[in-house]
Amino acid sequence: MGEKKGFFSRLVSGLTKTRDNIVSGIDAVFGGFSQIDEDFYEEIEEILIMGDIGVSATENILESLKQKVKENHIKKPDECKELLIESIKEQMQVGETAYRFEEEKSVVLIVGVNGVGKTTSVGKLAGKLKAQGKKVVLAAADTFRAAAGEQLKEWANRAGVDMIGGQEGSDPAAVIYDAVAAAKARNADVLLCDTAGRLHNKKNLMEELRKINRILEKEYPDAYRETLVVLDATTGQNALAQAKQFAEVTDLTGIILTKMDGTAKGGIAVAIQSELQIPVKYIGVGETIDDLQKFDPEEFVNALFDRGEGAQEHEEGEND
Ligand SMILES: Nc1nc2c(ncn2[C@@H]2O[C@H](COP(=O)(O)OP(=O)(O)OP(=O)(O)O)[C@@H](O)[C@H]2O)c(=O)[nH]1
Repeated sequence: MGEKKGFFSRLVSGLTKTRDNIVSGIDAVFGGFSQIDEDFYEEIEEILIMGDIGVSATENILESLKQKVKENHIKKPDECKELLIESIKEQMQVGETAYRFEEEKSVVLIVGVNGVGKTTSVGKLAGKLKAQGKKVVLAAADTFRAAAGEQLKEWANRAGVDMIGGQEGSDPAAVIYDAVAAAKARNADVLLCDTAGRLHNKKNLMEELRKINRILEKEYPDAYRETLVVLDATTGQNALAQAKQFAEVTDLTGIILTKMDGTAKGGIAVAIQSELQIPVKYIGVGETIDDLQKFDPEEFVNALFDRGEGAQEHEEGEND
């Protein structure tokens, strides 16, 4: 319980900037209007869009809110806050988010452009899996940036896991090939691969990922596969655009949204789930291993609106 509380309060404090941005604005609107009219809805719309919830998700949220207000015969603005919270949660529904790679032998490919926090996230995830008692092998297959391999090596040491590759300029596909051999030889539970991140040459990126996927299919067919894209929440709508571009070149199974602590644009999590229908599986709310947390939309919206008690009752079982 204490641990859960710690988890939730870390999430709440990690989201301070977004909360200040969205929720205080919304509270001001709820307090400042005496009736529900078009101006009231427009103010809410503006706040949601400013909070990077995105035009399309915002439109859906408002539509749902208006419907609920009508159905429930609500007349006073402050009575529809709960309905707004419900409408935001609805927009984030993407079905149950599964973490199958924690349950069976698997390969997790991590993609994302440089600078978004990819290496850090791979390191944090390795640490989390290791702490669950899993045997983890890291593949340093983002061989483009000079210091990337060294940086990943530091994380591997910190997490106490093995790392394959890391030499600048080596062929990413060859690194994956070696890493699969190592994962098999060491009977690894999870092979975690830090892979390509260059979007400016989409054709090359696509080719590189295709090559990696072919090797995995051929050499490691019985491993469960997952591809997560790392996005930097501080870039707001750019993060959404990047996710769309990666989704065009590979089948994404989830998202890691980093630097949620450093941004007022955390609403991007709503936009991403709503528009892409790809689950955000983890969020980064700081720089330590514990600051990579599993993402639960319900809990996220509760944390945004300070619905602490409800969230603590919520079964999360995830402080690993
Ligand atoms: N506050 C905060 N900082 C983060 C988070 N995730 C990563 N960072 C920081 O962001 C910076 C960039 O992270 P990296 O992991 O080096 O970025 P990268 O995407 O791997 O970059 P490349 O190695 O060039 O691919 C580092 O200073 C990290 O500590 C987060 O969730 N919150």
